[in-house]
Amino acid sequence: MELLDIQNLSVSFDGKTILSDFNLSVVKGDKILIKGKSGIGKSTLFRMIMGFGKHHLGEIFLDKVKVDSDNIWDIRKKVAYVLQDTDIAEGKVSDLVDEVFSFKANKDAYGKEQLERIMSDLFLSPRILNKEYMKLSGGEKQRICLMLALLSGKDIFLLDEVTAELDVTLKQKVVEMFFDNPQWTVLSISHDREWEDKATKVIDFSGKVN
Ligand SMILES: Nc1ncnc2c1ncn2[C@@H]1O[C@H](COP(=O)(O)OP(=O)(O)OP(=O)(O)O)[C@@H](O)[C@H]1O
Repeated sequence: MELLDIQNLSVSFDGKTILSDFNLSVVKGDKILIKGKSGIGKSTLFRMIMGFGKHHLGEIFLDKVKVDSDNIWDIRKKVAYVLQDTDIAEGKVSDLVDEVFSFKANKDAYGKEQLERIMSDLFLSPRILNKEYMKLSGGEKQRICLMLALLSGKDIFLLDEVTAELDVTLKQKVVEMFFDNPQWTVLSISHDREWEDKATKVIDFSGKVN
């Protein structure tokens, strides 16, 4: 059954066509790499799925529900969207973690165990929880954003260049963390070959016909 269905999506900015009659069907559990040269429209696709675009043609369905301004908050609750721009929050890292847990029905010890496991997998020291998020390095912020997405309890992930700032070992680790769970549906925009090696489907925007 299709989880995400994009039908004839067209997007133009200032008279320039970015996406033209773009179609995509995503089934639950798919692991998709989206690649293609800079400025071709990869991030625009994600913004449209998350309902940030106003002037587009075509339709996007998530879980059979058409994405539109009336239900966009329900859509955003289902999808974990992680960006390369990580300057997303103020406060201590622990405050951000508490915020994620506050949205979850299940706040028991499993949450804490899961947090410890994810932090260790991402080579994050427990000390980082007491640090101010905005004072972290680019790679640390990136890993915290990934950790928050992994803790969110969501099972659909849109990942936009999330491994660009990480070393090769961490790139491989992150790909495994997102791609090895058969229940998760993951769309990842990246230039890193680690995603391509494990993806079930590769969409090359450079090869698309406009
Ligand atoms: N809101 C907007 N208004 C005008 N132009 C926009 C807007 N959003 C995106 N664009 C333009 O659309 C094009 C596609 O941008 P997009 O961010 O989707 O590219 P990309 O393929 O993700 O590139 P990169 O790999 O560099 O991140 C770019 O030329 C960009 O300047």
